[in-house]
Amino acid sequence: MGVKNQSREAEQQRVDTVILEIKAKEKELYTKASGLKESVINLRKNFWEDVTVNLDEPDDVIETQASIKQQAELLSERERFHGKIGEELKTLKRLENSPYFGRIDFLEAGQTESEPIYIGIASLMDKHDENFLVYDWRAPISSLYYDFSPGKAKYETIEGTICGEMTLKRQFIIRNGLLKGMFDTGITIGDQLLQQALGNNASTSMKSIVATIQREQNKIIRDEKSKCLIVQGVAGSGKTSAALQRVAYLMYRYRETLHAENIVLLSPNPLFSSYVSNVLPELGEANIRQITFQEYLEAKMTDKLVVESPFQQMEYSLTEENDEACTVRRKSIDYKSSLTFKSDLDEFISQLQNEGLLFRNITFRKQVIIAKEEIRDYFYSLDNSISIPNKMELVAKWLLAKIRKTERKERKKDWVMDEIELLSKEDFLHVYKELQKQEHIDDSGREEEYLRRKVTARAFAGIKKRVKRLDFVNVLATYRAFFKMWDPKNAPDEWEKICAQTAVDLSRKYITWEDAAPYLYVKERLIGEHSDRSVRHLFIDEAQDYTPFQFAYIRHIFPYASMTLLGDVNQAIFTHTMQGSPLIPSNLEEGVEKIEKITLTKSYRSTKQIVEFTKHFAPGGEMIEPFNREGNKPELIELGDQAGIKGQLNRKINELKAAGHETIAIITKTQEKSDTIYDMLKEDLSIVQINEESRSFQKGILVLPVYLAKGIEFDAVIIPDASFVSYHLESDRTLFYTACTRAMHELVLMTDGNKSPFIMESPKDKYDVRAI
Ligand SMILES: Nc1ncnc2c1ncn2[C@@H]1O[C@H](COP(=O)(O)OP(=O)(O)OP(=O)(O)O)[C@@H](O)[C@H]1O
Repeated sequence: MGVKNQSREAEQQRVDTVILEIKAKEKELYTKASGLKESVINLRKNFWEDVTVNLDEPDDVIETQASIKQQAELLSERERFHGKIGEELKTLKRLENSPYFGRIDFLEAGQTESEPIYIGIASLMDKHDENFLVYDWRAPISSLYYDFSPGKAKYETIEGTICGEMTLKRQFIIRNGLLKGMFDTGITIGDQLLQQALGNNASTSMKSIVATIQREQNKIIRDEKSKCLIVQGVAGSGKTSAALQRVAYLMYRYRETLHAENIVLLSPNPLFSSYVSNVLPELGEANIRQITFQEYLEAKMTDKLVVESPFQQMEYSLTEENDEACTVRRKSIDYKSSLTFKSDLDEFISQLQNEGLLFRNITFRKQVIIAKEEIRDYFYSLDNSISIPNKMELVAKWLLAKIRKTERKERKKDWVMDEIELLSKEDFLHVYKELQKQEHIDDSGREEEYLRRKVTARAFAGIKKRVKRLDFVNVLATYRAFFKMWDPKNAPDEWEKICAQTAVDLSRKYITWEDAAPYLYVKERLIGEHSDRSVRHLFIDEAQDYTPFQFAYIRHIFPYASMTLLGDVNQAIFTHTMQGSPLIPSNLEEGVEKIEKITLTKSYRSTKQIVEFTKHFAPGGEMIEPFNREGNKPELIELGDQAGIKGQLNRKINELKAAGHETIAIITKTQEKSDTIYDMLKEDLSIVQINEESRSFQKGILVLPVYLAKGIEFDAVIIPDASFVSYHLESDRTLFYTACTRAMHELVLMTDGNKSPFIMESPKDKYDVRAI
């Protein structure tokens, strides 16, 4: 038997031993859990039996309360403990299938024997709880595995740096307790293992990458020092993967203080949210709050406003390229995306301290009871040194007092009697009981008085609630006034046209995407908003698609959160992001200490051939390095005209399917084009169309616009409109690049006689041409 086989056998034996240990632990936990379950059930059943209830004297009441509290605490403690055992069991189940994926032998300086360290998704101790059978991948010592190859190595602990020598680095593939593969690795973490991981078919949900995290990704994952970590990474470089493992790492590192609910991930679309939602549970961690920026803003728009989605904005600018309204809209988008707009708004808001704020009438039964002018005058009579939101609180107090006065007057009116007659039986019964308590049962005058009070209080409840919510401030009209009356310092070209366009939208309560964050910003500056202090860490994926204004707004609402921003300037697809480098708006850097920037240049998703083709039309593409995974060259199918496209699509899809590709995406520039393709193919193929509302997808043939494919990947990608007409403007470049880089194994481009100029930026030997 060779040395290799010997050690393989020894490793399998160790796997077996560890699994036996896991099973023993599981058994122990099952016994504990079933005892606990019974005790929880009994406690629930007999809750009241064990509580001494005596309400005779005040002291007895206090004692009873204490007894109930004690019983409830006991129950919840047991329930919590039961839940914890459930979690531990889940982790053990995962370990039972694959207890670890790596081993390093480390000889610590000053020691004589090297110690083997096995690394897996969670820690496991031996039965005496003395030695680690498996180390969690996030433990300090595990960083050796990701950061070093055999030779001198070191890692950081709270006590300081530990130096030594790594004498062995080994990787395992263990499935269902069987050692399927074992590699001793050199310079980087097992090219072989990574090759295998990347060569698989695309999945409909993202997978964790803990077994093959690369050194540069590990830096992102384990960064603890920076308040703001900015990652610029080329398409497929593992930004999203690193971000999710980073979440798991931070939750492990700060287990006592940082919980899933303190972390928010802003994702580019709902499809992406569900695509990545398996990673953390796979790592044994609870899922964090994942929300799109649009969903976040919509939740804050309490007024009945309709908000345009970023994709509607995108579709608009992609499909109406040449008309005048669109040109004005683009200028409007540019301005409203900028910090110049924010400083103009700030000036406008500070002027509102003196004049110009607009209010709403307060009406009751269709009568104005407090006129907006009266509210305005009261507001402006308040001391000018008080901030606008604080003044609003004072106005609300003043209004509530006035409303209560009106309420008292209203009680005597005839409409109240009419309403009393309409009261339900239950209402009467309730009043009767209340009066009984007050021992005024025979007093019919008191009864009417009580009923009148009740009816008016009910009628005024809504108004009071709205006043407390500061609804009397007309934020929409005030925001509109900026475009009607204000003369901003930095007004862009076509300002009047922009104003007219904005006024039309706002008057129909429609908030365009470019107005959404500015509108909420103004709203919060006027009526105040408690910043979201519960969020301690904010992750923003596809950060390049946020405008400088939106970033400033995010900083405003999460002033205390640390941030991790991940993006790729080459994939900046929104109209506003076409200008300059959008990933890191300079304002974000102001006032934020400890900024760290990391650049990822290696692309893991696509085959070498696809990366070699796409890098030529990515701005700054020379820095993109492919991972060494071989595949076919991208194929360019040149159709004489668009007539043959249906047949070619059918043929190509069948060919790709026959080659074993399970997820084949037809990625178009616009939703409009995606509709056309879907209609064309739906009779012949089982094809699924993805749109803005899609929340998940299954393997198969999909058709979708590029902006919905962000962050996602497919086995094969077909771009059916790779022609000049679709992609020729400079602003199309990033869209085209994003579409092409969704492919893992195969990329097919179809064009009419006139292909996109971006294709021609790639040398001819980087793709195969097939003329039809
Ligand atoms: N270290 C790694 N080990 C295994 N797979 C990896 C690793 N890094 C990246 N990948 C794989 O590469 C693909 C791309 O990763 P990911 O989606 O995180 O990249 P990205 O930079 O966010 O891409 P994009 O910006 O193009 O959306 C995924 O399939 C991911 O699993």
